[in-house]
Amino acid sequence: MTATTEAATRPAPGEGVPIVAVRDVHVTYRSRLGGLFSAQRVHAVNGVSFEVRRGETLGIVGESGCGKSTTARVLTGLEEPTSGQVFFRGEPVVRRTAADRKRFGRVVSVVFQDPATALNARMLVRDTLRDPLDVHRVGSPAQREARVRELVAMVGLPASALDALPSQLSGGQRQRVAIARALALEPEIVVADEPTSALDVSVRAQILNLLSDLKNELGLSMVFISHDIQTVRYVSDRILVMNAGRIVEEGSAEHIFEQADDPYTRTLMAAAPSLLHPSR
Ligand SMILES: Nc1ncnc2c1ncn2[C@@H]1O[C@H](COP(=O)(O)OP(=O)(O)OP(=O)(O)O)[C@@H](O)[C@H]1O
Repeated sequence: MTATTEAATRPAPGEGVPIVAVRDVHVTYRSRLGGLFSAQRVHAVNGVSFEVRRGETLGIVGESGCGKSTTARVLTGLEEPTSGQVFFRGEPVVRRTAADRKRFGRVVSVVFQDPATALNARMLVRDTLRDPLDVHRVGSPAQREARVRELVAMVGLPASALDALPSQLSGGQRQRVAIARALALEPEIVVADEPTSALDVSVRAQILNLLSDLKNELGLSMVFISHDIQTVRYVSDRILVMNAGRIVEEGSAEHIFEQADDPYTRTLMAAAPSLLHPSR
């Protein structure tokens, strides 16, 4: 099949079989407030179901504490749901053993909020990018070195950055390294959890554009999580609005902004007046 015919038969973003489906997931924690022996439970995620489809950016938005990060951790396998299930291409994801988790970790990767804490301060960028390739024994040593160079170029950093420690880079450059690391194993889905919140306002748009460009170039799906509905609107094809552990609204970015039904969604939008009503 030629590249053109393949592109013609490939489903458009958001169409086709979901890559990952989350079904009726609940996560409860022992409350942090009641002390070590507290019997109080926090229902962080309360019956959440959604799908991530090929080539789309799915935005998850809601106020702090609504369960966004917990949902992301379930999606990436960092957290097991208390009940409910995650499916990969229709098959239940089993993550009982380290090998299961390693296999699923190649499919879904994650970019965290703060690259200063997400990157190992004592590792050179070269070693940070090489680490997942070594762990998964990808190619020969020469191929791994070539991949590391390719990754650093993909995120717009010079080759000289390979010999830097995180502390020698700016916040934006560090987040580029974290993105490169997330792409190292050619994942199908990148989960970006508040990826610009810890950055200077001046570099936020650059990082958002980089993520969107890479998603399009590599044919990835992205789950973009933020408390900021303007940022979510900027990058997302489809948006889930979360409140108190539940999804209260779901739809295209246009639908959410033009015909939101849920009062909570309207409240979130009212807190973003400059984008909604630029003339005000
Ligand atoms: N490990 C934990 N132990 C106890 N409670 C937790 C734990 N992790 C999260 N929670 C609680 O679960 C709820 C949801 O937290 P979560 O971090 O998923 O929300 P969030 O929307 O991502 O918020 P933020 O943007 O502030 O991280 C909150 O009430 C939080 O305090």
